[in-house]
Amino acid sequence: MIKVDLQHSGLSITDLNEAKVKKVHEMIINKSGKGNDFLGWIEWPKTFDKKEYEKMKKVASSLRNKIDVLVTVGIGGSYLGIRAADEMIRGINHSDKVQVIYAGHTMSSTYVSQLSEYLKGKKFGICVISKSGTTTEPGIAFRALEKQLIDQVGDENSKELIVAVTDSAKGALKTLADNKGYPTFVIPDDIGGRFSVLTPVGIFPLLVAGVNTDNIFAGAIKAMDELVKGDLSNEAYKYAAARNALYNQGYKAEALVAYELQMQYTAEWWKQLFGESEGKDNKGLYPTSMIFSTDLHSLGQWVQEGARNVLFETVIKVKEPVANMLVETDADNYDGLNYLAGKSFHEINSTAIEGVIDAHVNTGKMPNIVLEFDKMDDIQFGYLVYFFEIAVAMSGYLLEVNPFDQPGVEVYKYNMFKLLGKPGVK
Ligand SMILES: O=P(O)(O)OC[C@H]1O[C@](O)(CO)[C@@H](O)[C@@H]1O
Repeated sequence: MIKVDLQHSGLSITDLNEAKVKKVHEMIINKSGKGNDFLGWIEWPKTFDKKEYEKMKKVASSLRNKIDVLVTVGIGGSYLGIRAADEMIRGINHSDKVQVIYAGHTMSSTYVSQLSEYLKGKKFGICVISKSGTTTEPGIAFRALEKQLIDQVGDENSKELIVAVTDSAKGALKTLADNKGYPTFVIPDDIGGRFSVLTPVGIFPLLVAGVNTDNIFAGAIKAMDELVKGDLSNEAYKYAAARNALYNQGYKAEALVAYELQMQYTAEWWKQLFGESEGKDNKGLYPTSMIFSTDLHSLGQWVQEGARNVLFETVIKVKEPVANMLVETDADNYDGLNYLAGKSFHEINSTAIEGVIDAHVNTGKMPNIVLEFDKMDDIQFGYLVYFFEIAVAMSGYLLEVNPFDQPGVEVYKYNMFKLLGKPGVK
């Protein structure tokens, strides 16, 4: 479901440190490396609590019947994976009954008040997600939206329209939900935020959206079964080792490039996964992303002719479209495009990939790793989540950092609490 092609990367398999890959693999499976208390995601697709899953399905289906809009409130790992899955699987301009929209990822008063205006008179529900329960952004957004919902439907009805996903026992959100009688689902202790999309964090909202989450798990299980080998025949490790080799050659940044607009948030999710996992101890590739063709007409100039030996691209090539469309013949042909008549948009997009790789690699001297995906569906989504999670574990350990913490994020939080006068913070 994901094949790694290194022919445009300037690397050969002998440039990859297979001996170290083998050692790190042992560390991952024996859970003996740094941050090993956050490796719960490794077996999760097979071991998650099936009873809780059935309960989630029931609560989600009842909520789905009552609402037209689901607002998920969360940030980082409690936000990006949901949006990545929803946009990749259902598309952006879908006409499904339930629309998913997002809050808690911004403190812009303009955004929050415009969202609140939009929700006036709408049948909406809220899924509030926070592992810690103390993150300010989702906290203040939830406070505003919860009050709006209660004002719109009344105290009793609101209890059927609000669900919390949080820690099993501790934290402000757990206490709040229990006291107010909102159903709660659990984010396991041993799975960090950015690895949590296959837990209730992602699965509950996606069930409300009507996504086939059984298929997401099937995709993740397929990845688990295929990506177990402790050498470079493991495609996820091949990708990790290749990006590590380019980092060791002096490259500073990796751009994940997709030619599918619906994958914009897959790239955003990937940025958090790699950025928080590797950017520490003054090390790590800077993860960025581009969506082509959009960015071919903005950043494309820089990629072709800007500073060299800084950035490399990792290009996602989707083999099969979920839906296809043909360019039709036009009798007048004023636009001169009849030479494309009969070709599909996908064929033209795929030809662009070949042309762009040639331009960037051969003329622009920009290394490209190519990841071949089958298609943008639920199974592929589950597969890609597991693929990148196991890849970042390998990649982080190859870099000799702890891939499972994010101490740097706390610095801004502390400063903000101090400036805002949070009790107990000096
Ligand atoms: O779910 P929480 O605890 O609100 O945290 C949200 C995000 O904040 C972080 O802790 C730091 O960005 C992430 O790891 C996490 O995804």
